[in-house]
Amino acid sequence: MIPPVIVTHPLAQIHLTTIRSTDTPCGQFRWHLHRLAEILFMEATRGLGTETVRIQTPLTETEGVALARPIVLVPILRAGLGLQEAILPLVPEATVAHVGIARDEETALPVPYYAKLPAILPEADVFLLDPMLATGGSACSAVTQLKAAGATRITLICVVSCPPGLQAFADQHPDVPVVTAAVDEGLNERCYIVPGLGDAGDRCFGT
Ligand SMILES: O=P(O)(O)OC[C@H]1O[C@H](OP(=O)(O)OP(=O)(O)O)[C@H](O)[C@@H]1O
Ligand SMILES: O=c1cc[nH]c(=O)[nH]1
Ligand SMILES: [Mg+2]
Repeated sequence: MIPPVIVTHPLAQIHLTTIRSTDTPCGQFRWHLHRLAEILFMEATRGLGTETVRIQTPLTETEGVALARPIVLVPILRAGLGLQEAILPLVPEATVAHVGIARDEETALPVPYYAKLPAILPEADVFLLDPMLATGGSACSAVTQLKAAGATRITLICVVSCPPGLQAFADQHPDVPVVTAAVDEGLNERCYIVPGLGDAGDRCFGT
């Protein structure tokens, strides 16, 4: 299994601590989740392909860099929207594709219910966004959909992961790197991450 990239930057860990706490209300949860998403995205894009471009400054001509490929952000609805809202301003020209997946509350199996994928997936750098990698079922299902639509360069960004989710994801998609702020202990009997942060969608959107 390719080990996940664990973002240990102190600011990332401080934001993570805040969103884990039950003392953090919805508005604050969202604000700190957004700051953490920015840091995770900076790490996930460290090796992003660029190309040299020539530009004219007010003083002279010089070389700069531009993206080599288009970027596609793919939030898994609904909790992934909490990451996308923060990341899109960093790459305002990115395309946003939506994948809707909800876990069945009884079985914890992923139930896909929506997908709107752009034609540029094959040539794009694709970032799949979801705060939680629990059993890994939702992320696996999303990546399977993205690959079927032609995506070849996919990175998963998740805030909290755990060993069973990482293992299941690596088993199905060993070519997809994972960037995360934490690898937690494991899952409880309802397949929630422990210690985790609870239901990310509910905490982010106040439901
Ligand atoms: O790794 P898994 O076991 O699949 O669990 C993780 C998934 O569960 C949560 O979504 P949820 O089904 O609660 O949907 P929501 O975002 O609409 O709340 C979370 O946002 C992930 O998508
Ligand atoms: O811990 C978990 C597991 C699945 N989904 C969540 O939002 N949290
Ligand atoms: Mg949820």
